[in-house]
Amino acid sequence: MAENIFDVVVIGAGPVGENVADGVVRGGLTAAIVESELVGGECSYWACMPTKALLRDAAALRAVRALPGARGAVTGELDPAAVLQRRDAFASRWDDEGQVTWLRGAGISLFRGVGRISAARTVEVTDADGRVTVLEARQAVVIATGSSAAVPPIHGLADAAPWTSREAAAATSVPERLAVIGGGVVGTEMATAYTALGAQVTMIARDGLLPMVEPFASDLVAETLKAQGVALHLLTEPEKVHRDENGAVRITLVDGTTLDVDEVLVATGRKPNTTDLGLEHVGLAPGDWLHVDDSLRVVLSDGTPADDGWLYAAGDVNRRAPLTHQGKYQARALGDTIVTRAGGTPVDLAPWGRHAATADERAVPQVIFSEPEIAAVGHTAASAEAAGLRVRAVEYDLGALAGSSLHADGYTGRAGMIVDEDRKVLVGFTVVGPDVAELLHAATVAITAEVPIDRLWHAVPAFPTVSEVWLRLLETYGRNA
Ligand SMILES: Cc1cc2nc3c(=O)[nH]c(=O)nc-3n(C[C@H](O)[C@H](O)[C@H](O)COP(=O)(O)OP(=O)(O)OC[C@H]3O[C@@H](n4cnc5c(N)ncnc54)[C@H](O)[C@@H]3O)c2cc1C
Ligand SMILES: NC(=O)c1ccc[n+]([C@@H]2O[C@H](COP(=O)([O-])OP(=O)(O)OC[C@H]3O[C@@H](n4cnc5c(N)ncnc54)[C@H](O)[C@@H]3O)[C@@H](O)[C@H]2O)c1
Repeated sequence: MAENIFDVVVIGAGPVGENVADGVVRGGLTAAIVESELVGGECSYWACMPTKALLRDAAALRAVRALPGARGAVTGELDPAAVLQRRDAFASRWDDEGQVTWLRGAGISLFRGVGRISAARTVEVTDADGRVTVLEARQAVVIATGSSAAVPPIHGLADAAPWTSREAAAATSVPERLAVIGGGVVGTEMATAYTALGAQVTMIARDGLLPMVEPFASDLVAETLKAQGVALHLLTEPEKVHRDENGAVRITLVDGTTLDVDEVLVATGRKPNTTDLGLEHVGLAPGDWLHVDDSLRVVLSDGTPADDGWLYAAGDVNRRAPLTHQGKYQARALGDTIVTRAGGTPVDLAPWGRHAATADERAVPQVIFSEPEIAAVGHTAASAEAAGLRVRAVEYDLGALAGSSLHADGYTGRAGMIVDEDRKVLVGFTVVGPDVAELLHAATVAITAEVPIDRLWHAVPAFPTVSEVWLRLLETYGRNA
């Protein structure tokens, strides 16, 4: 057993853990990071990067086919083998050498193995050969262990060797018939990708397609998936699943419908990677999501800090906003918090303060790379109402803009904004349509800066761009409203 003492020990080298460690080292502290699989985490190898690579070629092809002069220049069909090959490159061929080099350059010490809390400020790392290294943290231990696909207890499902998002992201061939259980972001993006790659896709979405976005956005994506030949089974769920000796899978839905497919992808949400982390040593239950206070310090169910406050959690594992960019935002705040507290200075946790991850509650941007894309930030009309805000929602037809009709023939899309009527500021924005992802940041800035609606009239969108939708939304809202 070797002993190592650092200011900070981070468990999990995904995008969030890497950024916390980098932040504290930049602030003059020492940091160790523990990783049991690949440095870079889920996002780099089995989530954001490879899945977006699976979607990109089809999106480019559709964009060209929407223009009569360009259409004729594209003579063939999508080449799935080439798409999978390019995907391999975007997953760094599941080799983390590049990220390990980055860690080294950043002055962070890497320990490979499974990290477990064994006592206060102490992490034991067990490597693949069973060797144990003990790490001690003078200032803080940070849990950034992320999440994994949750497989629901559907009869026969676990025995049918289903795909999770990992297998869908890293597949080496395209199944002829693919069933997707779950109509959330993973299910919708992977149904879009695999349809374009040539699979016959069936979706089973218990709570409808993309239930968390504005209905005008999810409806357009559902219509498009249907038009592309995806069979949608909404508001129902599987009762049982069986894979036979020839490898074929039969899914029986609760309404008695049977579906015969070659592979089944489970995309029904995530569970926290906290089962084997030694949480029992700090009074927490293994397998639970971690609750944190405003400084991302792990708290017990009564809201008091776990142990004497040396334990923090960031990223997917605290469930605040399980997205890479939002986890990295938490990581920047947390790195700064740990450095500031180590220096004996108070932290600024006021809303929008330097150390507060306020955007987690007010302005989480997300792009869903469906066909067409959905980009959203802040509240939907439904979530604003549930939060007790007095809001007004307005919508506008994106296809009616000069910019969008120039962008593609037959451009179909819609945008909506949610205005807090008491404060007269934007609290939500959603847009659906081809290539709308890059429209999102303007809305994120408007919401975080709490720009008064009156001032937004002075933010003039260039003509002829799709951003002109901002002006049309304001006109629909009314200048004297
Ligand atoms: C299919 C899919 C697509 C996605 N696409 C997007 C997208 O386009 N954009 C976006 O913003 N988000 C996307 N997400 C979400 C994104 O992947 C996560 O929010 C992000 O990876 C979270 O980062 P993290 O560092 O918290 O956790 P992770 O990336 O999960 O990293 C955690 C790391 O901790 C390690 N670890 C776990 N337990 C231990 C232990 N005991 N000891 C040592 N190491 C341990 C793991 O091996 C892993 O490397 C997607 C998710 C999925 C599933
Ligand atoms: N582009 C992106 O930003 C991106 C892409 C992929 C994933 N992610 C993130 O990854 C996380 C996980 O995504 P996800 O899609 O797995 O989870 P999710 O929670 O978004 O969706 C899961 C869906 O499965 C449905 N479901 C649950 N149990 C079911 C059952 N038994 N039968 C049928 N349907 C069932 C639920 O109704 C829900 O709509 C999310 O936080 C998401 O934001 C982000």
